[in-house]
Amino acid sequence: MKELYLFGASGHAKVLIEIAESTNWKVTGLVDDNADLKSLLNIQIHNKFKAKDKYWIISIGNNTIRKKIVEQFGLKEYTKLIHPKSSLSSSVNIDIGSVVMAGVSINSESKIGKHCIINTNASIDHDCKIEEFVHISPNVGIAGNVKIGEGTHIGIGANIIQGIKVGKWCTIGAGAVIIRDVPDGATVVGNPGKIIKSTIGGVDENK
Ligand SMILES: CC(=O)SCCNC(=O)CCNC(=O)[C@H](O)C(C)(C)COP(=O)(O)OP(=O)(O)OC[C@H]1O[C@@H](n2cnc3c(N)ncnc32)[C@H](O)[C@@H]1OP(=O)(O)O
Repeated sequence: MKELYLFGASGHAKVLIEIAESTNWKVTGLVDDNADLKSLLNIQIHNKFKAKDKYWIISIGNNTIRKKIVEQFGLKEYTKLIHPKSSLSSSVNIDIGSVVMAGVSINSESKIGKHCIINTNASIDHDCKIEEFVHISPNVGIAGNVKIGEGTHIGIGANIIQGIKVGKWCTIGAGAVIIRDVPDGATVVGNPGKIIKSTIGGVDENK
């Protein structure tokens, strides 16, 4: 059994611990910078880690924070976690640091970048390209040939039709239906999806 370290003792980490336990991993290190946190699912939480510790996943749901931790800590040995009850085509590529939850389907030649979360029951069809630090929430439906830019969060139950390009660091609201390309930094809600705000370069243009 291989030893896995998780950074971030969140609800998301609980799901990852259970995926690890149902595969070939044992979570031997759980790290969080909140000194008040003591344990999660009976695993002790530490506030420090040793540089030699190997095989990490950043177990934080927020895409921006996950990216900051990867940049700050430079933990090099990442792995990926794939729930045994997910269905992935043999031509799918999942990069390091990414996690795939129960019930997920990913079809032919789709690519998932580094440090992504593909959450419970999401469906990603053929030839999609999901860039790094993306979170695809539970029950999202993504048709063929869709591109999702770095850091974007697709909200729970959203659907995206075929061939769409969603930009970087966008937020797609829960239940939205995306039928047109989405520019970088946009927040889109509703059916059909409409832009309600935009943050380009970290500035919310609506404020
Ligand atoms: C395992 C897990 O837990 S995974 C986590 C899954 N989480 C999600 O999917 C969360 C997705 N988040 C959302 O849908 C949020 O509502 C967001 C990000 C789209 C918007 O949040 P905020 O920026 O706080 O916007 P706010 O709540 O102020 O709403 C702004 C307007 O958009 C509307 N709106 C917000 N979300 C939605 C939505 N999903 N669909 C339709 N309209 C919406 C609001 O009604 C409001 O309209 P109004 O101005 O006419 O009153």
